[in-house]
Amino acid sequence: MTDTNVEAAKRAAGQQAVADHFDPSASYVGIGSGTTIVYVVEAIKERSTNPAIRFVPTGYQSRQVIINAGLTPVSFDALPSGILLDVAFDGADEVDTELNCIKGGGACLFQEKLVAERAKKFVCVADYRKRQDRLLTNWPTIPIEVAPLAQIKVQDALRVLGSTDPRLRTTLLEKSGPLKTDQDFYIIDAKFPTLLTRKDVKDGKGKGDGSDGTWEVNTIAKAIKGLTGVLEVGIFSGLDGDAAQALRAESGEKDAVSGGQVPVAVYFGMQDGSVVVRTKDGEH
Ligand SMILES: O=C[C@H](O)[C@H](O)[C@H](O)COP(=O)(O)O
Repeated sequence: MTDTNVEAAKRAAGQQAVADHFDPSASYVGIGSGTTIVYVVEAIKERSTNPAIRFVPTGYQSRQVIINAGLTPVSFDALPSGILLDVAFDGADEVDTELNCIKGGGACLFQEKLVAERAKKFVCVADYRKRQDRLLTNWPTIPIEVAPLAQIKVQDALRVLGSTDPRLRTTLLEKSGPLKTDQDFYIIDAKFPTLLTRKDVKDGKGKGDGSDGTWEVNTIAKAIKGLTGVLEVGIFSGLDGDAAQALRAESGEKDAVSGGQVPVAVYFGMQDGSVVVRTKDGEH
């Protein structure tokens, strides 16, 4: 499989996700980070001539993609209180059958989570390599954004939780030192065994609380997020879904369907040119 096929798969997924979820009369649209989101913006650009739409970026690269497409960015912290985004699109590094995602492969996760939770609908777009039954199947590590001062302390705590090799991410030119996020924080990539879904725990495949060496997605996300020094963890799961739903209820949104960090749909571009759509009801 060549890179050209992977790029074609990303483009096909982006086109279909936008056709299904982008409304040209929207007011606010969230735009995530990475290489796949570029195709989402391309598809939006093909459809929208509405200059009133404001696009909310999730970091520096995302903002550049919006500007380069001739669209208008608005910063997350400039959004009026109580306003929800009509939809947020983003990429993912891996997705499980319960639609939990790993994100942060490109060092963006904190702003992505803010934007996803603020959207009525969060939609993910990815290629076939990201389509798995469980997290940490093909993607090797959980990206975690930490305060530089707490780096070593957090690495130690991750080892206690069972991570075999929590590594500080460096720049491509390793001699330049640690990679810095948009918040000027560090990223630790923590290796853990493949994560269980909620269903796996119900089916007795493991306790999922770390006591037998197995972790369920939401449980490990909560454990890592609870470490002092951690800004955010690159697991998008049901963790804050209740809070997000409460925010939507407060704003009187009737059509709110997102579970917060968990996408309502994930579009996977496949090797044969087709697109598989995964929702909580299965795949089609
Ligand atoms: O840090 C980066 C973001 O979470 C990306 O959305 C994720 O890594 C997927 O990126 P790509 O579309 O390049 O595979």
